[in-house]
Amino acid sequence: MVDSAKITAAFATHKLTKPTQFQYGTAGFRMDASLLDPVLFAVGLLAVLRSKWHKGKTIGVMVTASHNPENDNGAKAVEPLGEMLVQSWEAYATELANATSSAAELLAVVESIIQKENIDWNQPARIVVARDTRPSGQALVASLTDAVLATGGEIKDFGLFTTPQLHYVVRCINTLGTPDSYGEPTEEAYYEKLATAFKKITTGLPRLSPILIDGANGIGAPAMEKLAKHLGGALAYEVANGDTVSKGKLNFECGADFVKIKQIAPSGITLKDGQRACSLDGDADRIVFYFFENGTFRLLDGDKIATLAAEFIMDLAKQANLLVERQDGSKTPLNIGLVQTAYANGSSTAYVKDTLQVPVVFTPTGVKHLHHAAEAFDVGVYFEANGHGTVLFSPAAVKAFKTSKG
Ligand SMILES: CC(=O)N[C@H]1[C@@H](OP(=O)(O)O)O[C@H](CO)[C@@H](O)[C@@H]1O
Repeated sequence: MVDSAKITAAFATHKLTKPTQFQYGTAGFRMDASLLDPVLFAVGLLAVLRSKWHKGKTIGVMVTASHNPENDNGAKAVEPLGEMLVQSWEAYATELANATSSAAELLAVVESIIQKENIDWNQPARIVVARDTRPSGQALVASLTDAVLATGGEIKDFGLFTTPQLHYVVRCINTLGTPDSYGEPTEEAYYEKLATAFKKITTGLPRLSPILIDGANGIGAPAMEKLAKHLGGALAYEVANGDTVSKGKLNFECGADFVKIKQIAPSGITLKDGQRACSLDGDADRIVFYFFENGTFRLLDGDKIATLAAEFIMDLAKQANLLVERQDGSKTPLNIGLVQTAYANGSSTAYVKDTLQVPVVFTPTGVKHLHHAAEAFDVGVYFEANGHGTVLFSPAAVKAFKTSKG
């Protein structure tokens, strides 16, 4: 049974004081940080309910407002395998946040979700949380923690993390000790996994001149310095805009969004012709590359990155002549697909479709939409033009890579 008295007591210091309408959107809740204390309490309850729904699997919460100004903050919930919260639960998040003017109202929403989703409250609830470098982050994590502890749930705070790191540890925790184990759920193991893969794919290739990395004065800058220790010199780089302490600097005239929108180099970076640079955003889940060519600014945005990734994988797959085992036991060639949004540059789409002969699928904006569509392929490359994206490999494709010779 829900311990209403305990939740009511914990909620007393987090009640909504200024009437506000909240909405869990594409990237979770996001707004001026001063309004978010009750919302984070609501997110704590949401995460507890979701974890119990998953029979005690660990749910992640990332406290960040990404590329937004420093005064904003936000929260997004992460499913057990590291995906975004399922869409059907976004409405519950909105409902809970909008019920924070009284404990009675909030508890009524909790009860209604328990009923609708047939949740067994006796299941354990396990939550992990992390935040970017915003000054408001710690207090918001405290609000979330109060909610989780009031329900008797467990919470582990990973402190300062990039968004990809939070997704990584959630997946690791939930797959630990299973055949799908993704790795150790620690920050060090994350760097080691990335560094090992990087060293493997760059072995034997010529060393390039240092790349300048614009850390957007956010968490990406210290994370890069930590990753470098594991890379052991495999990447020559220099971090710019790595000031996570001075007030007002986060994402200010720097970062991936600034560079993409303004089509100029960020402040804090002076580039010689031909020198390579890239920009992250406040939670380091976007990247865009750029350089000057005879004085002209050239941007390699998500569309270009996706094209290069699709071409690279297509080449390897052709050389290896890979066959993937299907559910009926038959074996057919690896199918690669690209997922884009309507903001994609049309010539990148045409090149991938016509020249690379890779099918292209379109979805609405938002990582969750692209991610979902990419899962339909053996190898699904997805990128938004603004620099969010990755490459997904299906279990059958991974099996084919592991078992083919050469
Ligand atoms: C995780 C997520 O879905 N992020 C969204 C969100 O980006 P952020 O970098 O998280 O602010 O807003 C973008 C613009 O609408 C959209 O392109 C993107 O997909």
